[in-house]
Amino acid sequence: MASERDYRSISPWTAEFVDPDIEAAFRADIEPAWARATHLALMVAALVFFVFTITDYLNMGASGQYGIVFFTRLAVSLFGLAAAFSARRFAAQLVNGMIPSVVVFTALCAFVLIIPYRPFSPGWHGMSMMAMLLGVYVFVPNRFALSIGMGLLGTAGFLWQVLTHFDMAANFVFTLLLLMAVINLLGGITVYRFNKMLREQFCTASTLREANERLSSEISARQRLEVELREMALRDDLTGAANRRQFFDQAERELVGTRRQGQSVCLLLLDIDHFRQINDRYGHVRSDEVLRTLMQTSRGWLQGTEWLARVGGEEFAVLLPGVGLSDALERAERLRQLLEQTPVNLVDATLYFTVSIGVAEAQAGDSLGMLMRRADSALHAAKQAGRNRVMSSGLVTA
Ligand SMILES: Nc1nc2c(ncn2[C@@H]2O[C@H](COP(=O)(O)OP(=O)(O)OP(=O)(O)O)[C@@H](O)[C@H]2O)c(=O)[nH]1
Repeated sequence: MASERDYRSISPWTAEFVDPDIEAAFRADIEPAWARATHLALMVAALVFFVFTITDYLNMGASGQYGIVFFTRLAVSLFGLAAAFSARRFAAQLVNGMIPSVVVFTALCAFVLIIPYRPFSPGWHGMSMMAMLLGVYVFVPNRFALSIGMGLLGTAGFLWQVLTHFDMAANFVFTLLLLMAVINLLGGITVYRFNKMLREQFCTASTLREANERLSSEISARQRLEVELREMALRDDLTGAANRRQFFDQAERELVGTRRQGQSVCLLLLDIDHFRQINDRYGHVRSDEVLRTLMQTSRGWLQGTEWLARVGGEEFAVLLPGVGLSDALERAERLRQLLEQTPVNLVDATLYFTVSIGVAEAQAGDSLGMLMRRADSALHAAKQAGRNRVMSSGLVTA
């Protein structure tokens, strides 16, 4: 993407962008509106050019010469109409000035060539030529160099024709020359200013657009960062499990929602047995692998939308919505067995660990805190009973 300084580089000679890429971007930008406007302009021009067959007829009558003039005008008008209808299809040739220039050039040639056949005075021809020059500057509006080139070429052709076919006094020739020069000058200045203004507007719009794009990409980056930060605030770094904060936030809502639907809810509190000894033996850092292994293994055991949270150093919790106590005990037992059989692979050793699990079923009116307390006392009971087992109030399964 070009910088703001490049955008400002408009050639003083052509009133176009010095950088060809920016000029191309500008033309692409104006293309749709340009195609619509040129379609209309070329149609109007073709009809206007043809309408003058009426004045030709009134002045020439149905002569052979009129026939030449009529068919020349007809051919140019049809060509103009064809160009008008192809304008949208060939939009690129339209904005680079090719299509309007060819049409205008054809009309100018035809106009200059039929001068000898039209029985008007040089002054009358001069007026018509002024109208033609207006057309040049109106119909090739986005390329200053093309407009001025066409205008000067047409003027030269016109002067050559009138000087060849008419005998004019020097003062009349001088006046005609001056008029042609003035109209070319005015047309040229208008097109130059118009071209420059269009490109300056494009600069402003592009600068604004880029600033907007920068702003929206900054906003999206911030939003992404916010999401990441929120996630980080709710996740446990070590295991990737939900952390205590998220557990209390979400489990409370799930508990209320499930109970409102009249379904049972159970809570599992799971604690690694003798983790202090594991730490003492393998070191804190290597023992972290036990926590990760626990998380990975439990992931495969979770069902549906269930999720596991790390609620303490070596303590995890799972809420089981829609699950009654006996099913919860069965599932907890399955998890205990799974973890017991899962090796923890360290670089230089493999170890096994066990967990104790306390299970509690939510009673009517239970808050999450109350449910946690009951699960915790079941867990405590499991530890007291020798660890590596699942317990609920008064129930032991292993
Ligand atoms: N490696 C590691 N250890 C942790 C982490 N968080 C807590 N611990 C350790 O977990 C151990 C918990 O010890 P205790 O509460 O005495 O429990 P325990 O040794 O597992 O014994 P029981 O729970 O009674 O079976 C302590 O040694 C803590 O340092 C952790 O993130 N990583």
